[in-house]
Amino acid sequence: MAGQRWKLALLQMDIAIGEPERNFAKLESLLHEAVSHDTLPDVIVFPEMWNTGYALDRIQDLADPYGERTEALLSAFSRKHGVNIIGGSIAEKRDNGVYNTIFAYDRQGNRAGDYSKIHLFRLMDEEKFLQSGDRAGELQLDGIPAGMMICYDIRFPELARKLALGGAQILFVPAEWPNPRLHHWRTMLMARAIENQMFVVSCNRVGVSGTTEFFGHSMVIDPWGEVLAEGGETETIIRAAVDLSEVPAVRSKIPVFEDRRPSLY
Ligand SMILES: O=C(O)CCC(=O)C(=O)O
Repeated sequence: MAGQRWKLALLQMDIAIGEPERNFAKLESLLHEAVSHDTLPDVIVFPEMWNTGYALDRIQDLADPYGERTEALLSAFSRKHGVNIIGGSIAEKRDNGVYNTIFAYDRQGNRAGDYSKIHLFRLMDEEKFLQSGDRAGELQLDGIPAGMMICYDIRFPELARKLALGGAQILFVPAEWPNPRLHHWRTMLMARAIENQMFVVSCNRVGVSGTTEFFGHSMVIDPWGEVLAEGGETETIIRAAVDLSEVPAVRSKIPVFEDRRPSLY
Protein backbone atom coordinates (compact mmCIF):
# COMPACT_ATOMS: atom_id res chain seq x y z
CA MET A 1 0.00 0.00 0.00
CA ALA A 2 1.43 3.37 -0.95
CA GLY A 3 0.06 5.26 2.08
CA GLN A 4 -0.19 9.01 1.67
CA ARG A 5 2.08 9.37 -1.37
CA TRP A 6 0.96 8.40 -4.83
CA LYS A 7 2.84 8.24 -8.09
CA LEU A 8 0.57 9.10 -11.00
CA ALA A 9 0.77 8.28 -14.69
CA LEU A 10 -1.48 10.23 -17.08
CA LEU A 11 -1.89 8.64 -20.51
CA GLN A 12 -2.31 11.73 -22.70
CA MET A 13 -3.30 9.83 -25.83
CA ASP A 14 -4.58 10.55 -29.31
CA ILE A 15 -7.94 8.92 -30.10
CA ALA A 16 -9.06 7.56 -33.47
CA ILE A 17 -12.64 8.69 -34.04
CA GLY A 18 -15.08 5.80 -34.41
CA GLU A 19 -12.34 3.14 -34.24
CA PRO A 20 -12.56 1.19 -30.98
CA GLU A 21 -10.12 -1.51 -32.19
CA ARG A 22 -7.36 1.03 -32.78
CA ASN A 23 -8.12 2.80 -29.52
CA PHE A 24 -8.05 -0.40 -27.46
CA ALA A 25 -4.71 -1.33 -29.06
CA LYS A 26 -3.29 2.14 -28.38
CA LEU A 27 -4.49 2.14 -24.80
CA GLU A 28 -3.03 -1.31 -24.10
CA SER A 29 0.32 -0.24 -25.47
CA LEU A 30 0.34 2.92 -23.32
CA LEU A 31 -0.73 0.95 -20.24
CA HIS A 32 2.21 -1.39 -20.71
CA GLU A 33 4.55 1.56 -21.18
CA ALA A 34 3.17 3.12 -17.98
CA VAL A 35 4.08 0.07 -15.87
CA SER A 36 7.41 -0.61 -17.62
CA HIS A 37 8.99 2.45 -15.99
CA ASP A 38 11.42 1.95 -13.08
CA THR A 39 8.78 3.26 -10.68
CA LEU A 40 5.39 1.58 -10.84
CA PRO A 41 2.54 4.11 -10.74
CA ASP A 42 -0.05 3.93 -7.96
CA VAL A 43 -2.80 5.44 -10.13
CA ILE A 44 -3.13 5.52 -13.93
CA VAL A 45 -5.55 7.95 -15.58
CA PHE A 46 -6.62 8.41 -19.20
CA PRO A 47 -8.85 10.74 -21.27
CA GLU A 48 -12.58 11.01 -21.93
CA MET A 49 -14.38 8.78 -24.50
CA TRP A 50 -11.13 7.05 -25.39
CA ASN A 51 -12.84 4.00 -26.93
CA THR A 52 -14.77 5.85 -29.65
CA GLY A 53 -13.94 9.55 -29.61
CA TYR A 54 -16.84 11.82 -30.49
CA ALA A 55 -18.33 9.61 -33.22
CA LEU A 56 -21.74 10.62 -31.89
CA ASP A 57 -23.76 9.85 -35.03
CA ARG A 58 -22.61 6.19 -34.79
CA ILE A 59 -22.34 5.96 -31.03
CA GLN A 60 -25.19 3.46 -30.57
CA ASP A 61 -23.27 0.94 -32.66
CA LEU A 62 -19.80 1.71 -31.35
CA ALA A 63 -20.38 2.04 -27.60
CA ASP A 64 -19.21 -0.76 -25.29
CA PRO A 65 -22.29 -2.68 -23.99
CA TYR A 66 -22.33 -2.13 -20.22
CA GLY A 67 -18.58 -1.45 -20.41
CA GLU A 68 -17.88 -5.19 -20.48
CA ARG A 69 -14.92 -5.08 -22.84
CA THR A 70 -13.43 -2.18 -20.95
CA GLU A 71 -13.96 -3.91 -17.62
CA ALA A 72 -12.31 -7.12 -18.84
CA LEU A 73 -9.18 -5.19 -19.88
CA LEU A 74 -8.88 -2.78 -16.98
CA SER A 75 -9.83 -5.14 -14.17
CA ALA A 76 -7.29 -7.75 -15.31
CA PHE A 77 -4.58 -5.13 -15.86
CA SER A 78 -5.03 -3.45 -12.48
CA ARG A 79 -4.96 -6.83 -10.69
CA LYS A 80 -1.93 -8.10 -12.61
CA HIS A 81 0.14 -4.98 -11.94
CA GLY A 82 -1.31 -3.99 -8.56
CA VAL A 83 -2.23 -0.49 -9.75
CA ASN A 84 -5.33 1.68 -9.36
CA ILE A 85 -6.93 2.83 -12.61
CA ILE A 86 -9.23 5.76 -13.34
CA GLY A 87 -10.28 4.38 -16.70
CA GLY A 88 -10.76 7.65 -18.57
CA SER A 89 -14.30 7.54 -19.78
CA ILE A 90 -15.89 5.39 -22.44
CA ALA A 91 -19.04 5.44 -24.50
CA GLU A 92 -21.03 2.86 -22.54
CA LYS A 93 -24.19 1.35 -24.06
CA ARG A 94 -27.08 0.51 -21.76
CA ASP A 95 -30.63 -0.57 -22.58
CA ASN A 96 -31.87 3.02 -22.39
CA GLY A 97 -29.07 4.70 -24.32
CA VAL A 98 -25.39 5.59 -24.31
CA TYR A 99 -23.59 7.12 -21.33
CA ASN A 100 -20.19 8.78 -21.02
CA THR A 101 -18.86 6.72 -18.11
CA ILE A 102 -15.70 6.39 -16.02
CA PHE A 103 -14.96 2.92 -14.63
CA ALA A 104 -12.35 2.87 -11.85
CA TYR A 105 -10.48 -0.17 -10.50
CA ASP A 106 -8.47 -0.84 -7.36
CA ARG A 107 -5.21 -2.77 -7.08
CA GLN A 108 -7.12 -6.05 -6.74
CA GLY A 109 -9.00 -5.48 -9.99
CA ASN A 110 -12.28 -4.70 -8.23
CA ARG A 111 -14.54 -1.93 -9.54
CA ALA A 112 -13.79 0.92 -7.11
CA GLY A 113 -16.42 3.25 -8.56
CA ASP A 114 -18.06 4.56 -11.67
CA TYR A 115 -19.41 7.88 -12.79
CA SER A 116 -21.47 8.92 -15.82
CA LYS A 117 -21.09 12.53 -16.99
CA ILE A 118 -23.85 14.69 -15.54
CA HIS A 119 -23.42 17.86 -17.59
CA LEU A 120 -23.74 17.09 -21.30
CA PHE A 121 -21.92 19.57 -23.54
CA ARG A 122 -24.39 21.17 -25.95
CA LEU A 123 -21.69 22.88 -27.99
CA MET A 124 -20.78 19.37 -29.21
CA ASP A 125 -24.40 18.07 -29.33
CA GLU A 126 -23.80 15.59 -26.54
CA GLU A 127 -27.35 15.96 -25.23
CA LYS A 128 -28.73 14.75 -28.59
CA PHE A 129 -26.86 11.43 -28.45
CA LEU A 130 -25.97 10.70 -24.82
CA GLN A 131 -27.85 10.14 -21.58
CA SER A 132 -26.82 12.07 -18.51
CA GLY A 133 -25.71 10.41 -15.27
CA ASP A 134 -27.71 10.97 -12.12
CA ARG A 135 -25.19 11.08 -9.28
CA ALA A 136 -21.81 12.52 -8.34
CA GLY A 137 -18.63 10.46 -8.75
CA GLU A 138 -17.31 9.46 -5.34
CA LEU A 139 -14.87 6.64 -4.65
CA GLN A 140 -12.06 5.50 -2.37
CA LEU A 141 -8.66 4.32 -3.60
CA ASP A 142 -6.19 2.89 -1.07
CA GLY A 143 -8.58 4.26 1.57
CA ILE A 144 -8.24 7.83 0.18
CA PRO A 145 -11.56 9.57 -0.60
CA ALA A 146 -11.53 10.87 -4.16
CA GLY A 147 -13.86 12.35 -6.76
CA MET A 148 -14.40 12.00 -10.50
CA MET A 149 -15.73 14.56 -12.96
CA ILE A 150 -15.62 14.64 -16.77
CA CYS A 151 -14.49 17.57 -18.96
CA TYR A 152 -17.38 20.13 -19.14
CA ASP A 153 -18.23 19.25 -15.48
CA ILE A 154 -15.36 21.50 -14.36
CA ARG A 155 -17.47 24.53 -15.36
CA PHE A 156 -19.78 23.62 -12.46
CA PRO A 157 -17.96 24.46 -9.22
CA GLU A 158 -20.93 23.18 -7.19
CA LEU A 159 -20.12 19.61 -8.22
CA ALA A 160 -16.46 19.83 -7.19
CA ARG A 161 -17.52 21.45 -3.91
CA LYS A 162 -20.02 18.66 -3.23
CA LEU A 163 -17.25 16.09 -3.75
CA ALA A 164 -14.89 18.04 -1.48
CA LEU A 165 -17.57 18.31 1.22
CA GLY A 166 -18.00 14.55 0.91
CA GLY A 167 -14.31 14.20 1.82
CA ALA A 168 -12.56 14.04 -1.57
CA GLN A 169 -8.86 14.87 -1.32
CA ILE A 170 -8.15 14.43 -4.99
CA LEU A 171 -10.29 15.02 -8.07
CA PHE A 172 -9.74 13.08 -11.30
CA VAL A 173 -10.89 14.72 -14.56
CA PRO A 174 -10.71 12.78 -17.84
CA ALA A 175 -11.38 15.14 -20.75
CA GLU A 176 -11.54 15.83 -24.47
CA TRP A 177 -11.13 19.59 -24.12
CA PRO A 178 -10.48 21.30 -27.46
CA ASN A 179 -8.78 24.39 -28.78
CA PRO A 180 -9.17 27.34 -28.45
CA ARG A 181 -10.15 27.23 -24.75
CA LEU A 182 -6.81 26.46 -23.12
CA HIS A 183 -7.17 29.50 -20.86
CA HIS A 184 -10.53 28.23 -19.54
CA TRP A 185 -9.13 24.71 -19.04
CA ARG A 186 -6.07 25.75 -17.04
CA THR A 187 -7.81 28.48 -15.04
CA MET A 188 -10.80 26.38 -13.98
CA LEU A 189 -8.70 23.36 -13.05
CA MET A 190 -6.50 25.56 -10.87
CA ALA A 191 -9.57 27.24 -9.38
CA ARG A 192 -11.19 23.90 -8.50
CA ALA A 193 -7.94 22.90 -6.73
CA ILE A 194 -7.52 26.20 -4.86
CA GLU A 195 -11.13 26.70 -3.78
CA ASN A 196 -11.53 23.10 -2.63
CA GLN A 197 -7.98 22.72 -1.30
CA MET A 198 -7.55 19.39 -3.02
CA PHE A 199 -5.39 17.83 -5.72
CA VAL A 200 -6.76 18.02 -9.26
CA VAL A 201 -5.53 15.51 -11.82
CA SER A 202 -6.80 16.05 -15.35
CA CYS A 203 -6.04 13.94 -18.41
CA ASN A 204 -6.89 15.46 -21.78
CA ARG A 205 -6.48 13.91 -25.21
CA VAL A 206 -4.30 15.21 -28.05
CA GLY A 207 -4.74 15.07 -31.81
CA VAL A 208 -7.27 16.25 -34.36
CA SER A 209 -10.80 14.96 -34.92
CA GLY A 210 -12.46 16.46 -38.01
CA THR A 211 -11.93 20.18 -37.59
CA THR A 212 -11.46 20.01 -33.82
CA GLU A 213 -7.97 20.14 -32.31
CA PHE A 214 -7.18 18.87 -28.83
CA PHE A 215 -4.25 20.41 -27.03
CA GLY A 216 -3.37 17.97 -24.25
CA HIS A 217 -2.04 20.04 -21.33
CA SER A 218 -3.04 17.35 -18.87
CA MET A 219 -2.34 18.70 -15.41
CA VAL A 220 -1.50 17.69 -11.85
CA ILE A 221 -2.28 20.56 -9.48
CA ASP A 222 -1.71 20.59 -5.73
CA PRO A 223 -4.17 21.90 -3.08
CA TRP A 224 -2.32 25.25 -3.04
CA GLY A 225 -2.93 25.62 -6.78
CA GLU A 226 0.65 24.95 -7.89
CA VAL A 227 1.04 23.01 -11.12
CA LEU A 228 3.18 19.96 -10.34
CA ALA A 229 3.13 18.61 -13.89
CA GLU A 230 1.64 19.62 -17.21
CA GLY A 231 1.70 17.92 -20.58
CA GLY A 232 2.57 19.48 -23.89
CA GLU A 233 0.50 19.03 -27.04
CA THR A 234 1.72 15.59 -28.15
CA GLU A 235 0.96 12.04 -27.10
CA THR A 236 2.91 11.17 -23.98
CA ILE A 237 2.76 9.76 -20.47
CA ILE A 238 2.94 12.44 -17.78
CA ARG A 239 4.31 11.28 -14.45
CA ALA A 240 4.03 13.09 -11.14
CA ALA A 241 4.03 12.31 -7.42
CA VAL A 242 1.51 13.70 -4.96
CA ASP A 243 1.71 13.81 -1.17
CA LEU A 244 -1.87 13.58 0.08
CA SER A 245 -0.91 14.87 3.55
CA GLU A 246 -0.79 18.32 1.88
CA VAL A 247 -4.58 18.38 1.81
CA PRO A 248 -5.17 18.60 5.59
CA ALA A 249 -2.12 20.91 5.86
CA VAL A 250 -3.60 23.44 3.38
CA ARG A 251 -7.09 23.08 4.87
CA SER A 252 -5.80 23.95 8.34
CA LYS A 253 -3.63 26.85 7.10
CA ILE A 254 -6.64 28.64 5.52
CA PRO A 255 -9.73 27.00 7.11
CA VAL A 256 -12.10 27.63 4.21
CA PHE A 257 -14.33 24.70 5.07
CA GLU A 258 -14.79 25.92 8.65
CA ASP A 259 -15.49 29.49 7.45
CA ARG A 260 -18.24 28.66 4.96
CA ARG A 261 -21.63 30.34 5.59
CA PRO A 262 -23.96 28.07 3.62
CA SER A 263 -27.04 29.45 5.42
CA LEU A 264 -26.40 32.77 3.59
CA TYR A 265 -25.91 31.41 0.08
O1 LIG B 1 -16.43 23.26 -21.66
C1 LIG B 1 -15.66 23.23 -22.63
O2 LIG B 1 -15.17 24.24 -23.10
C2 LIG B 1 -15.27 21.92 -23.25
C3 LIG B 1 -16.13 20.77 -22.78
C4 LIG B 1 -16.01 19.58 -23.64
O3 LIG B 1 -15.38 19.58 -24.68
C5 LIG B 1 -16.66 18.33 -23.22
O4 LIG B 1 -17.27 18.28 -22.14
O5 LIG B 1 -16.54 17.35 -23.96
